[in-house]
Amino acid sequence: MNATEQEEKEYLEVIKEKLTLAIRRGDEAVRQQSNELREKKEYLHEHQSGLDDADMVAAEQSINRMAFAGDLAVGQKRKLFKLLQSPYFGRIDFAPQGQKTPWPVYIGMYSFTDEQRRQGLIFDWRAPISSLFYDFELGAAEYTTPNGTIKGNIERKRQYKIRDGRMEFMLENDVNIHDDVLQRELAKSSDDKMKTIVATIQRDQNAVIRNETAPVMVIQGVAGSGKTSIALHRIAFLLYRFRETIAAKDVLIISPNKVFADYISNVLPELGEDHIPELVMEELAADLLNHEQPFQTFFEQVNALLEHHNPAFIERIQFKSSFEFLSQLNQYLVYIENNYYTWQDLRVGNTVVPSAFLQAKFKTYHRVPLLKRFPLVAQEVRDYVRHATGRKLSNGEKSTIGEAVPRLFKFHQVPELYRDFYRWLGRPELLKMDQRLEYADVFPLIYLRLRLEGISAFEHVKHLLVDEMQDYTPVQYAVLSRVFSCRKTILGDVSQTVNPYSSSSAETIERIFPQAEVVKLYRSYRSTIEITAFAQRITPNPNILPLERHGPEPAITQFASQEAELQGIKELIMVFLASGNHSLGIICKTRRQATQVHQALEAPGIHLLTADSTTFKEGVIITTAHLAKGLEFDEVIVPFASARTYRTEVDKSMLYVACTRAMHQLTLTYWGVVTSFLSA
Ligand SMILES: Nc1ncnc2c1ncn2[C@@H]1O[C@H](COP(=O)(O)OP(=O)(O)OP(=O)(O)O)[C@@H](O)[C@H]1O
Repeated sequence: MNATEQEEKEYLEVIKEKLTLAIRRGDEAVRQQSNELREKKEYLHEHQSGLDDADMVAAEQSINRMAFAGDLAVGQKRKLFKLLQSPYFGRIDFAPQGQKTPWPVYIGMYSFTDEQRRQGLIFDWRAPISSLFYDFELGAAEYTTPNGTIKGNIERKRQYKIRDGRMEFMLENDVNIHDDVLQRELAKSSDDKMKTIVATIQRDQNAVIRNETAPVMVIQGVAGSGKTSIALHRIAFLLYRFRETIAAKDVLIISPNKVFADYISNVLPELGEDHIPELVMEELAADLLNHEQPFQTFFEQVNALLEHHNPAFIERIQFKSSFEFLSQLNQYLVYIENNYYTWQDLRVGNTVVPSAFLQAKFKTYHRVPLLKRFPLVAQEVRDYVRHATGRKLSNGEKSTIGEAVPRLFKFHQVPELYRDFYRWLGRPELLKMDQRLEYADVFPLIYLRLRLEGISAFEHVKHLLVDEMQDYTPVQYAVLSRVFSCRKTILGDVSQTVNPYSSSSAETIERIFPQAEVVKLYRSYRSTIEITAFAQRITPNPNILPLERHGPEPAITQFASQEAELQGIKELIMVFLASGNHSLGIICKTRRQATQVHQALEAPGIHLLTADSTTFKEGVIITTAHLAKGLEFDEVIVPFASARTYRTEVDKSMLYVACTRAMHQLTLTYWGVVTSFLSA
C-alpha cells in the first residue's frame, strides 16, 4: 500500500478529505449540542417555578454534561485542524510474528480513526505501537502493550515533512536517515517559544519519555541535550498512558522563573494536553511559609554574589548547601526532642497532673509533629482533670491548661527554633536575619516547619517536574521529597549552575532519592559543533557529543573602549536584523550590565528581560545569563567578555551558560583584556 511517493501524495489527499469530513461532522455535532444546551436553558428559565429541587439538580447536571461534551468537541476540532495541516510524520509497515503481510502504521501528533470502518488511520505518537518508530530501524522489532509484548518485523520505515497540508519531503529509512530529518529541524531558526520534537525524538530520549515505572527520574544532561523538551514530552506521555488516573491539573512544574515558564508553556498544549500548573521555586517557598516571612530571592542571592565578593556570605551559602548541614538539622531535631522539655507536675486548681502522665502522653503522640502535640496533650490533661474532679471544667481552667502545656517545651515558634539551631551548633554568626531571610535560609526554615508543624499542602499533586535541578540544595530536595510524595521527574546540568556554592549534582540528588533512576544524556542538539567546542574551552566535558552540524566560528571581538564596544554591538544588531534569524540574545553577567546595554542601545523592538519579567519576548533580547538559562537564541552576543567582568567561579558558570544559549552564531565582545576563561 502506498509504495511510491506519488501514491503517498494521493493518500495524503484521501486523509485530508477524511479529516475535513470529520471536522464538518464535528461542527454539526457542536451546533446541535449548543442548540440543545440553549433550549434546555430556556426551558429551565421558563419553568423554574414549577420545578422541584431534584428536577433542578438533574437539569443542572445535564447542562454541565452538555457543556463538558461541547468543550471536548471543541478540543477535538482543534486537533483535527492541526492534523489537517500536518497529519503524520512517520510510517512503519509492521508484520507481527506469524503474519506475512505487514500493515502500515501512520504516526502523527494525535490519533485519528475512521469512525465508519473503525480503523485507526493515524496513531498518536504516544500509542504503544508508535514506539516502534522511535526505537527500531528495519528488521526485527517489538513493542510493549498493557497486555504484553508484540514481536514482529518492520519492513518499511518512512518519514514525512507535511506542512500546510503539503508534503515537503518524504524519506525512506533504509539507511539511518533519522539524522537527516533531525539536521533539517535543528538547522532551522528558532521559534518564539519552545517547540515539540515528536517527529525526531531519539532512541535514548524515547526511553526517558516512555519510562512508566521510575518513582523518581533524574535526567542529568549536557547543555542542549533536550532535557526540558524530553521532560515535557514525558509528561504528555504519562498523561496519555495513565489518562484514567492522572490529568493535567494533577501535575506540577517547578520552574526557575516566570520567563522560563512562559517559554515552555506552548509545548503541552501543542501536544494536545491542557495547561499544566506551574510554580516558581520562590512562589512555592512563600506558600510553604504561609506568606508570613519575607525573603531574598535566588536571583538576588546570585546577583549579590556577582556584584561583591563577600567570603562570609559565601561561607553561609556553602554551609547551608551541604549534606552535613541537613544532617545537623536532623540531629538538632532529635536533640530538642530529648532536651527541651521541662518535665514537672501541672497544677490545675486542686488537681495535680503528674509529670509522668504528661511525659507519657507526649510520648503517645510522638508521630505527630512536635509543635502540633500541645493541643492534643492539653485535651488529655483536660480529660484527666475532669475525671479527677468529677465535674466539667470552667473556661478559665481550660485556658490555663491550654497555656501551661506548651510551656513544658522551650520554644513554640519555628523561627525561634531556627535561630536556636545556630546557637546549638555554636555558629550563631551563620544566621543573618534582618528584615528578611537570606535565600540560603528559606528552605532550611521550611524544612524545620515541615518537621515541627507538618504541612499538608500539595497532596493532590501526582507528578512533580523540577527543572534546573543543579540549582537546588540537599535541604531543598529534602523539602520537596516531604511535600511531594508523588512520582517525580528532576532534570538539570551541573555545568550550568549559576551558583557554584550551592549546586547539586545528579549524585547529590540520588542520595536524597535513593529510589531514583538516573539517566545521563551526552548528545547535544542545540548548538553547532563550533559553538559547542567553544563552550568546552570554558567548562570542559569530555563526554559531550555534539551533533554534526556546522556554522560560523564563534567570534571574540576586541574594542578600544566601552563606547566603541556598544557601538559595535549596535552594528551586530543591524546585521542580525538583516539576516533571516528570528532571535538574538544579548546576554550579560549582571542585571546592572544588562540595564546599561539596554540604555545604550535603546531602540524599539529591543527588550530587556529581568527577574521581574513574566513573558518571553521574540526578537532582540537583552538579559542576564541567570535569566537566560533554559532559553535559546539563533544568535547570542556576550558583551563585556573581559578579564574584569569574568573572574570568579560564579562568573565562569555565567559565561558558560551564556555561550551555550546560542544555536547558530555566537559573538563575544570586550574592551581591555579578554577573560582568561576563553584563553584555553
Ligand atoms: N530529538 C530532538 N529533535 C529535535 N530537536 C531536538 C531534539 N532534542 C533536542 N532538540 C532541540 O535541542 C534544543 C535544546 O533542547 P532543550 O532546551 O530541551 O535542552 P536542555 O537540555 O534542556 O538545554 P539546557 O540545559 O542547555 O537549557 C531545543 O531546540 C530542542 O528543540
